[in-house]
Amino acid sequence: MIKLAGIEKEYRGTAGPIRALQGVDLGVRAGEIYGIIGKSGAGKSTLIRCINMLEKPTAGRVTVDGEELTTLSDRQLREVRKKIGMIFQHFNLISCRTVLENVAFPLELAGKSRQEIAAEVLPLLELVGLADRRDQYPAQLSGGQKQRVAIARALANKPKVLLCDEATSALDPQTTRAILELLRDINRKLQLTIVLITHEMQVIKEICDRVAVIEDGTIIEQGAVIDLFVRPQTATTREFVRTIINHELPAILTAHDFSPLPHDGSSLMLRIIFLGGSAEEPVIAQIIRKFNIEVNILFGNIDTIQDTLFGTLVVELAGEQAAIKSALHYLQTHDLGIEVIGYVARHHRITG
Ligand SMILES: Nc1ncnc2c1ncn2[C@@H]1O[C@H](COP(=O)(O)OP(=O)(O)OP(=O)(O)O)[C@@H](O)[C@H]1O
Repeated sequence: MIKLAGIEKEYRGTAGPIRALQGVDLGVRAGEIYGIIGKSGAGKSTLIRCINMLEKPTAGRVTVDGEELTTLSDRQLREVRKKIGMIFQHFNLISCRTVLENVAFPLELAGKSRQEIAAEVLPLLELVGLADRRDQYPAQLSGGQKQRVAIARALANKPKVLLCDEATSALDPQTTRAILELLRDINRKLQLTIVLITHEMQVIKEICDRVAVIEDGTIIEQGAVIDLFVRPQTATTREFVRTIINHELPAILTAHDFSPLPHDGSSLMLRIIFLGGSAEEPVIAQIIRKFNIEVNILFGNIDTIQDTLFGTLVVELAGEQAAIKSALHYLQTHDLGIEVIGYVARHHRITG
């Protein structure tokens, strides 16, 4: 649905050019919710604004729904932009217009009749749960309600794509959750493709199907949300994941000297990542029974990412070296993420 190829964006700064985007390639599939996460100044706003050409890339191609926007005239762009709705952190409502009039605004610009507008706006207000507020003004609404109006307005032209520029950053956690649920709901009901930018991993975790991590104007990692949580590849991604799921070992565990190889009487520290169905398999009980080893659970964490169960366990396997090796092999043949932390000498045994 959306393809960005070789996107470069350079701003003219007072101290020289600023390369806000450097060779960004990105593909968003129809009907998915795609998140772009990055720290402040990473280039998120610039990137999302390149998708509807509010910001014109210095180089590269932007294609949306088969149309290459980078080749269009300003007039053609205005037309195409109707198919790309956008919402913002600060809602950008028109304060002297009621809820209904705000949502009607794009339809008025499109030259629709009063009857057509009434017929289209009311279902939109129903969709976002604001039918009873139609005659109120933005100043009379909460932040969450204002964002609902902005969403209804963004949907007025029946777009295929909705761009969300930090849409929940000004909202409290509970309202954030409600707005994210609404976005998920309209994504499913209307088969709307959604691209959002955020600096909060919680937003990615709650509703995104896939995610890209941006740093210094470059995409440093991208993939399915679940993969990013389970196997973050870069320090920045690990930092984002850590705000939600603690992958780090508690300090008491890292105080030990770990060896990559077994030695006499050493025990083995492992991190096991359970995902989906594998979280329900009693593998720990199985390895104790099968290999006659001791398993000490040192650290555990369980969560869900959208509907997928996701757990981390740090365990220590103790016993005969051959039995530990067999147990490790057994775990590695299951559908689990296994990370060998290292072997620790018996007199240093974590739980001994
Ligand atoms: N209009 C502009 N003129 C000059 N430099 C700009 C302009 N807009 C953005 N920049 C610079 O480009 C870089 C990327 O900015 P951008 O706003 O895209 O990042 P961001 O990830 O959205 O940050 P934030 O989360 O703080 O909004 C920054 O160094 C910023 O200072």
